[in-house]
Amino acid sequence: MYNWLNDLPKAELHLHLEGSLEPDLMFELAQRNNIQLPWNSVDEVRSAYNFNNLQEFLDIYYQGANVLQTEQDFYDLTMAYLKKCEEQNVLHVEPFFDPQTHTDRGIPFEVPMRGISEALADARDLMGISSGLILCFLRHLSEEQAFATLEQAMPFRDQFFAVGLDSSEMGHPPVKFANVFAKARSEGLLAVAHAGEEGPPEYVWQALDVLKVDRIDHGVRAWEDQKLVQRLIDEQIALTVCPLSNTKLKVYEHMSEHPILQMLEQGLLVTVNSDDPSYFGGYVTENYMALHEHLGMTKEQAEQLAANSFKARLA
Ligand SMILES: Nc1ncnc2[nH]cnc12
Ligand SMILES: [Zn+2]
Repeated sequence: MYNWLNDLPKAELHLHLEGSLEPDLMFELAQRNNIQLPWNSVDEVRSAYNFNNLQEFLDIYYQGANVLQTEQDFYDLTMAYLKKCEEQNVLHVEPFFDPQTHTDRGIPFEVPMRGISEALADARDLMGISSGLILCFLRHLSEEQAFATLEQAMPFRDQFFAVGLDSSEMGHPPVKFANVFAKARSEGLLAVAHAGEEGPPEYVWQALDVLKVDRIDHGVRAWEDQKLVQRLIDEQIALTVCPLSNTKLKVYEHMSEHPILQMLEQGLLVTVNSDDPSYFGGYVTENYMALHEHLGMTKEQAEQLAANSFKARLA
């Protein structure tokens, strides 16, 4: 089944480039840039990847991102992910990056922008992988800071097609970013937002009604609200679901509790994605494989999920 799933043509719509930083590359970049990491070995890093919730993961994820310093570092990070895509027959990607994670520690905005864009262009030319980049605002920071980020990004307007919203969800509802999303949309950008990962269904309603998003990232907690489920079905708004992430961050204690196949059967436009593959134990194929192993996903369901991933693309 693994090989069959791996060969299935797929698109990935929920992937944080900073979350694809494998421990090996983390150590290589730490050495290249003379940066002290709080871990002494690859094994030590891996054993730190035991999370009880989203915040525990984010604390480590932001520490890992400190090794990313130069345009070449961002190119290498992005290209390593794209090589994985090539291995797993992922033909289209819409990755996120978090500019504030880098600009707030003194890295000029153009450094990640240029390194990432160059890798995406090379993958398009050399591997035939199509893509569109999504610029995410960190929701634990202020809307004013998001506005400043959008302004810094505008000289690179042709290198990204949408804005997104990520980081700590609880206590940072979508409505906090109403104005900056309106501004982004007025510039012709599309919009997505993480909502209903740990946060309540209300945050999904807000992402739809206030931010006017074109797609919801995660959205699994929408399943608790049948009226919301019906709205998502009626409008065929896609959910970029990340099964291994949800179990690693204890949204569900075990994969056997994950509702993704029930959501699919009810008519929701759900897709399968890896979120932060180096931290959560697998890329796209491993996420599909987990659904087969723990939920009994059939080949027909896998084909439907893969078809959804192309139907839900925005770029
Ligand atoms: N799963 C996730 N949720 C929110 N913010 C993130 N940043 C990286 N991964 C994330
Ligand atoms: Zn995410």
